[in-house]
Amino acid sequence: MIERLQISNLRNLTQVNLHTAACNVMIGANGSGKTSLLEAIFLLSRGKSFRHHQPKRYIQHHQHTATVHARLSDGNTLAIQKQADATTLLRLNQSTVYNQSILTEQLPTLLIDPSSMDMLEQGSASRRQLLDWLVFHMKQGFHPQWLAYQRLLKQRNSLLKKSKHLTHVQLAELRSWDKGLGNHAALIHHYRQHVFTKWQPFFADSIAQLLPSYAEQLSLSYHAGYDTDVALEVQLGERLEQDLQLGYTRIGNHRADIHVHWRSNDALAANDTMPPDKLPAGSGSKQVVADTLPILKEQAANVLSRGEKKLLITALRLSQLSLLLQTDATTQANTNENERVLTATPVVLLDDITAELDERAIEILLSTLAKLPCQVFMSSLTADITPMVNGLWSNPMMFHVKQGQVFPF
Ligand SMILES: Nc1ncnc2c1ncn2[C@@H]1O[C@H](COP(=O)(O)OP(=O)(O)OP(=O)(O)O)[C@@H](O)[C@H]1O
Repeated sequence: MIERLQISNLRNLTQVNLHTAACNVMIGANGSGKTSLLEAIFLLSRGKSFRHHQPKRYIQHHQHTATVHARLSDGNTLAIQKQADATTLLRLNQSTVYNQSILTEQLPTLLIDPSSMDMLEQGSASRRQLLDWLVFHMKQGFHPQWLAYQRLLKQRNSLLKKSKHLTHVQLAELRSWDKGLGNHAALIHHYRQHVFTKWQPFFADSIAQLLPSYAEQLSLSYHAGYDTDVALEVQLGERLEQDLQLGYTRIGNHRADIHVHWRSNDALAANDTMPPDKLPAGSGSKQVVADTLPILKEQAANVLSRGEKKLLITALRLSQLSLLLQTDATTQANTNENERVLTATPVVLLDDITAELDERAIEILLSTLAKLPCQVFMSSLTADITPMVNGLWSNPMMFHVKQGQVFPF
């Protein structure tokens, strides 16, 4: 848990120095710096911002570096300094470290950002990251495999991009990379699938709480990014010509995805909710259709309303946290699945939830978080949320954020 947080020159936060508690509420007007404060914690944990990839966007104007420093309750200190050219300096207990994953492990950070609709609707990258966050924190062996896979993939893609016809030497090199990719792929898929299977019931629980009318109707599926019945190495060899034409590697773990599906409860229910223009052609009266209509299946994003999508995104994140925290440490230690035992307290960042979720959803979310051994930082435009927070946490800290300065409330 973060006990003390220091931020320098990150957006409008010139110098911030805070003592923090298990629950921290940042209250302030638009543009006061609330999200920047959450961004700082995320940056320390993940080495990147959730808003912009380029450091020059979040380093304070006219400054060369942005720094975030935290002292944790276990005595460890973590620091990150970002320069405008993206050079990163990382420190753990005054020693320089060269791997962001060391800080990530010390400070697991989960952003619950209901407005991030792109997670459901755009490319697969953010959904893959969602799954990989969980896999990273649950499987010790995942990250090294993933790094090695990324390295080989980068080499392969740069060769594919360079030339449409390979020399014998290049072909031999590519074959050896494909072998390596195949070995890493099998393990990465194994870790992802194992974690995914554990995640599903937690997701179902969160849906039952946050979107009860969709309980039993929403489900997750995992796609490996390639046909896992055949070794990736073999498939890469078979489709080399196509990859050469494309100039990149089309299949593999880097194309993995998770989908959220919606299905009708039964044909009759589906019939009742379907507008007439969506009924199958020639279906005649509703009764006739009820007998013949198949169970409907769709991507959830095509069915849910905007507000429901926010609840779904919240359920995805919350269920990950519940799984991570409720996985019994002894079970983990006793299994042979290369499990990582979570030693640090996860930090949950809630950005402007009062603007995004209705009161019932906020209450479910906060009461679930208050029962979990995690630390919470949340931002809000108004102090309306304070009675609920005071009822759920003992001694929460309220801060007033004003023009980049943070004061105890
Ligand atoms: N690189 C930068 N240097 C200095 N200030 C910046 C930089 N980038 C953004 N800002 C300013 O930082 C301020 C804080 O923004 P932030 O998004 O943290 O506010 P917020 O309190 O979360 O607002 P809202 O409630 O509207 O979401 C904004 O006024 C913005 O103009």
